[in-house]
Amino acid sequence: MKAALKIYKIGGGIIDRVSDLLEFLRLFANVSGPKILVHGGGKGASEMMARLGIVPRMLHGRRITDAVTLDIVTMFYAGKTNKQIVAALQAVGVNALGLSGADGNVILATKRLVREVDYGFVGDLSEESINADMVRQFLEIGLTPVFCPINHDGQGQLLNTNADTIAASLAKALSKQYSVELHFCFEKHGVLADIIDEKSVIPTITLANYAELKESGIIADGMLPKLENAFDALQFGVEKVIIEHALYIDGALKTTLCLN
Ligand SMILES: Nc1ncnc2c1ncn2[C@@H]1O[C@H](COP(=O)(O)OP(=O)(O)O)[C@@H](O)[C@H]1O
Ligand SMILES: CC(=O)N[C@@H](CCC(=O)OP(=O)(O)O)C(=O)O
Repeated sequence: MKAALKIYKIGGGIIDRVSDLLEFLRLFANVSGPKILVHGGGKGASEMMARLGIVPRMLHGRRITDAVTLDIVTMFYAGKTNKQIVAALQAVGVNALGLSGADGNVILATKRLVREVDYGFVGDLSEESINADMVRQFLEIGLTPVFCPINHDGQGQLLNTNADTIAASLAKALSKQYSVELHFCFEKHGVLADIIDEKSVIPTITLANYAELKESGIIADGMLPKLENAFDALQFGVEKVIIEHALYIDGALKTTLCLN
């Protein structure tokens, strides 16, 4: 039987508010067994860019990352955010190890190349991108890896990658060795049937429901790539995918995804 592994992803809406972030990290510290944290921080990165007089540009849920933007997001994600999270986890007894994909060559990305747009320094991940053995070794010596959304291409170039994609790719790669639960945690209680009604959480979404929800416009913006990544993970062997509020990870309100 495979050992259990829990992977949690937190987004910019939670990271942005220090009290919320610390509360989530306290809950995460209480999660038993081997675990991994993946963080984004898109909201704070956009705010920092605006303070520096640079207009953030997003397309289909991804940031168009020119050279200046790459400098800013590297400082913000791999520097400030990752190190603050690691230090806060150490303070609550979790021996966290902060990682970008370049550290230990743990995630190797390839520059996103699509015909219609130049995304700049954005990295895509494939099945071969994750060094699952390296991650397993960290887990086996009792470390809790904390991934930021900065990877590398193996030629010295850093690349910015959507954090939901990193979480799903890690979950898929590690599901060969572990029974993986993947938790997408954000500032709502799950996928909502009505975006202005916080209580309208859809308890279960199947692949067929997902197509209908997309068609009807009930899910939009960042929720589209999140669900795409979530179903991709399920199709490639991840046991369970849950979308939930970062401050109520033990609560009853949540969305569980299933293939059928
Ligand atoms: N039906 C829906 N239910 C919940 N959130 C939705 C829905 N449709 C769109 N969204 C939007 O998706 C966002 C979450 O995606 P994203 O911003 O990428 O999250 P994260 O904070 O995890 O990076 C929510 O803040 C919300 O504005
Ligand atoms: C290429 C790309 O879009 N990278 C993301 C990485 C951060 C992220 O995914 O943050 P959230 O999880 O908070 O949205 C970005 O720069 O916004």
